[in-house]
Amino acid sequence: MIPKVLLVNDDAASLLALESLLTGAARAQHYELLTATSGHDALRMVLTHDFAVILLDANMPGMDGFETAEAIHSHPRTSAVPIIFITAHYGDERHRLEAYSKGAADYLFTPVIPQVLQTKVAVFVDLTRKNLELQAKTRELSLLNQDLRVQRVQDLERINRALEQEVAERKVAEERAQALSIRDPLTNLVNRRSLIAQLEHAVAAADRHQGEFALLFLDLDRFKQINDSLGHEVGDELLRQVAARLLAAVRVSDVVARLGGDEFVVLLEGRGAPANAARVARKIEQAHSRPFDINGQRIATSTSIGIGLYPQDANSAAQLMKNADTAMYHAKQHRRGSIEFFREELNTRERERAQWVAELHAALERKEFELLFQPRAAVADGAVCAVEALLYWRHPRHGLIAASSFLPDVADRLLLEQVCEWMLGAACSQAAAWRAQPAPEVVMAVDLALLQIHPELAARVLAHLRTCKLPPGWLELEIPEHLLLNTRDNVAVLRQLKAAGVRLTVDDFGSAGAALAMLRELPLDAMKIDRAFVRAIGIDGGTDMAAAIVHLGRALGLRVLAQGVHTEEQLAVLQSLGCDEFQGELLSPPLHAPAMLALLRDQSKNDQTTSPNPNRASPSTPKKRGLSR
Ligand SMILES: Nc1nc2c(ncn2[C@@H]2O[C@H](COP(=O)(O)OP(=O)(O)OP(=O)(O)O)[C@@H](O)[C@H]2O)c(=O)[nH]1
Repeated sequence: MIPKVLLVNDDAASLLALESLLTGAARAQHYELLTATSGHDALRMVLTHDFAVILLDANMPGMDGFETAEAIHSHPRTSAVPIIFITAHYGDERHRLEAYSKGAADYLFTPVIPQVLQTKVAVFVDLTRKNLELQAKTRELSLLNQDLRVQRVQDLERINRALEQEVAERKVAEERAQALSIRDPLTNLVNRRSLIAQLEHAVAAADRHQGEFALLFLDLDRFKQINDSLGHEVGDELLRQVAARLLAAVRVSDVVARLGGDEFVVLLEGRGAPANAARVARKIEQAHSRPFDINGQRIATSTSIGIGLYPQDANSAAQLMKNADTAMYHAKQHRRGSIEFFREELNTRERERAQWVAELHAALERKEFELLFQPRAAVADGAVCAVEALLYWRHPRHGLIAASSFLPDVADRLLLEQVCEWMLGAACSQAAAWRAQPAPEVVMAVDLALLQIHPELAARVLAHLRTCKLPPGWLELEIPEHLLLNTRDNVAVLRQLKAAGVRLTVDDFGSAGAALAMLRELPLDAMKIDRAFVRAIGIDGGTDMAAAIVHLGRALGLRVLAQGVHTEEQLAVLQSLGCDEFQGELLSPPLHAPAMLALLRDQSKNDQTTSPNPNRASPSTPKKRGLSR
């Protein structure tokens, strides 16, 4: 903006003279020169222009210079405009004082000295220019400031939004982490970590108030089989339904947790918790007695339960968990689906078991296992027709131990499989060795009690037969009835074995309550009556039971075998019932291989001496019994 200077004079000649004095300077110093010919004219102009200085004639008609100056300075917009009075009244001090009192910046007398006039005007023009520059800079600065403020506000808002989002996300993450840290995602039950915290709290509370509480340790039975045969998703759904039944069986205040896999824990606090424990355990047992319905499939399972009490059974949360787990383990060993309270004696058994397992591993390496053989003979003529291979361990300190004394306690499946593999291989190679000798050929029976029936079983058995060059028809596998209960996947394995010519016998028949329809479906050759029924012959309806089982076997089209035959009376009854073969102390105890071979040869000789009459001696013929080792 160009600074402006106003010349006010009513006398046209004076106005022109002054104007001409300043025109050159105005051009040189870049300011605009405007003129007014009266006070009123001047007042109008100050309202529409900003002047760097006003040169005001003091002596004008109408409104003189002083009145004009007063009016200009009375308006807020122009109150600070510098005014230089120009007058002809030289030396009139009164005028000069009045002029200053009306706000004059200076006072000049006519005739004015051009340089003085130009210099004074130049000072005010310069001042105004500087002011204008300053104002422009101030405006610029304030705009800049405003921009900065806007920018800052926008930045702050953006940062704020980002922060708010982060806080919200963190909150969600924290809530999730919190939920995950205390809940099992599959069942939504309390998880192991949270259970341990609650358990420690329960211990502290019991210690403080001389209170007590109970912990139930649960493990589903044969859950792996359900997973393996029906799939992991069915297994997952079963775990969810088990969780729901557990919650329904306890009070809201009780804690139900899933430790992982198929293990659950129930924590019962409050008065009478120990007494409640057995009641709740039975309730849980009952809750599991109804089959589960998963996608229309009915699945039956049971749970083994161990109970630990605080402070009776332990002095810390960790010890209580361990002891309840030990009790559960023993419940499972005793009978799946049963309940066991912890006793200190169980820990002793646990230590012994761990010791056995360690020693068994070493026994495999040191080749301390042996097979003994127990003959099985036809009930009709006492002729040995099969030999059952029985596993023994020649223990460095305890001597010869039967498998039934050390294997049922072993939970290590891999170890069991290794032992059973050894047994199958040894039995097949012994059978092949006897076939190469001049001795009557007998079937080799191997008890599968310790093996799970798994998809590779057929391939493994057939591989052993091939290695030993033993025809499959000379091998008989005895499969305990309880292993046949879940045969969904196993039927194919059994059919493979049967198709290859291996004989299959259901062992311990009558001990596990297998459904008859299922037995009919399976490719079985024979049924071996559980020794408990043989033992009961002649006692309180025992003979009728044995008769029913023999008839059942017949009805199913199976050969019927009896084991554990100790007396002539038992054998006579079995013969009268039409049982096919028998085994037991009455015939012979288990023998080492050479003694067994001798027995077979002995029988062969007897057969030849009685030849050509093919009829064998009657089972009651004493010479067929009690063959020496
Ligand atoms: N479906 C499912 N299975 C699981 C899960 N976690 C672990 N398992 C399986 O649960 C099974 C646990 O089996 P175990 O308790 O060892 O064996 P079991 O068949 O129940 O045998 P017993 O306890 O001796 O009667 C294993 O096969 C695991 O793979 C899970 O979240 N979902």
